Amino acid sequence: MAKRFGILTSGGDCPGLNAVIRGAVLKGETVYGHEFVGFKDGWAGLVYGDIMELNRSTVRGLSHEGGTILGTSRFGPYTEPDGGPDNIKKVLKNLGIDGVIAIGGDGTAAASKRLFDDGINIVGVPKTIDNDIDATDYTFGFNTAVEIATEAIDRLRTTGNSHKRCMVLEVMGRHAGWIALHSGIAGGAHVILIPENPESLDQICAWVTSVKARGRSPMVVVAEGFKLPEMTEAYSTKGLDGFNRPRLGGVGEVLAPLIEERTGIETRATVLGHIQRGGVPSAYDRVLATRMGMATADLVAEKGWGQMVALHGTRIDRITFDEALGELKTVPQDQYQEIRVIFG
Ligand SMILES: Nc1ncnc2c1ncn2[C@@H]1O[C@H](COP(=O)(O)OP(=O)(O)OP(=O)(O)O)[C@@H](O)[C@H]1O
Ligand SMILES: O=P(O)(O)OC[C@H]1O[C@](O)(CO)[C@@H](O)[C@@H]1O
Ligand SMILES: [Mg+2]
Repeated sequence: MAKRFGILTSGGDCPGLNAVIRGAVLKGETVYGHEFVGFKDGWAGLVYGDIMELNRSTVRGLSHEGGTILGTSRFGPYTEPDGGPDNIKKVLKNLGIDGVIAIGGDGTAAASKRLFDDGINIVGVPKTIDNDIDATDYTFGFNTAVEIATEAIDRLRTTGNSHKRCMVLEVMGRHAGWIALHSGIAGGAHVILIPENPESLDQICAWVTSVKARGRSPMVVVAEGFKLPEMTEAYSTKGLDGFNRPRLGGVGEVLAPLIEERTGIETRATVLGHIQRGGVPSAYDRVLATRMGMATADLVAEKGWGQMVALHGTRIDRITFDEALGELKTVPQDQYQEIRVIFG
């Protein structure tokens, strides 16, 4: 009987998830004669056995589609009622599924590792627009998010210039400022503020004022996780997420009136939010995601349980869940200082 594998997407969605699903299914079917199903809505589909068939025809044309056809959630495989390895093993047995492919971020990898340690055949694919998983050089979704944020900077710049205003763009990035750093450099921002490096309001206003003094309209890019030195936590007013972590967002709207009050320069804030996660993946992300999906078909064929695929240089390698769960990949100080010298 053909081997059968189940794919799920968990955590925040990200452009490229569908391309991974397509890559895994096409290679698994074509090269190994494997069958695939999708678990719907993250770990929930696995816990409740809620599946959809995945085959050559259901994944047709998927590589350019944003989001995930499987749905995603922050449902926990352990914390929710009915969860846990014993129940999941029964579900897999009843559905005739030989192994699970979990596509997700660090939280999904942590949950996958626990399930693997509890005897479940599972492999992982790293994803996040934040690009903060250390064990892989890049995660798909990041490049698309940077393209979208860069376009937003380009657009804010023309309206900012026309009104001679200071424009503040807030991008995502909970613990890591990669999206802010890359889009800020690409868009020629005058100030880039990231979670890894607090900057005082005095310093921010000094940069903004010097830009204005030479007749330009200041462009500030700030990551949602940025903190002024006096802030103990990242700005959050939207309650907790499904895993009890504060939902971030809004620090740009806090900064804009402070900058305006301090400098006298009219200032507007834009929070880019989930626009960064929606829509079609860039060509780079489609290629990376497709390659990772295909490499995952090899991984399950070889019973590489407890491992994930990862990009190292141009190669798709394999790493263990433990390696994937090391330190978060934050922006190193030298990379930030490299660009900081030209702020203002
Ligand atoms: N240590 C853990 N043990 C068990 N379950 C976990 C663990 N960490 C996370 N999970 C579960 O996995 C889900 C997905 O993780 P999380 O919400 O952190 O997203 P992610 O996979 O890190 O993706 P992203 O951060 O990019 O949105 C969580 O909502 C939670 O239910
Ligand atoms: O979709 P949600 O639950 O609002 O999550 C937002 C978070 O997810 C991410 O987009 C990816 O981890 C973060 O940048 C952001 O803080
Ligand atoms: Mg995460």
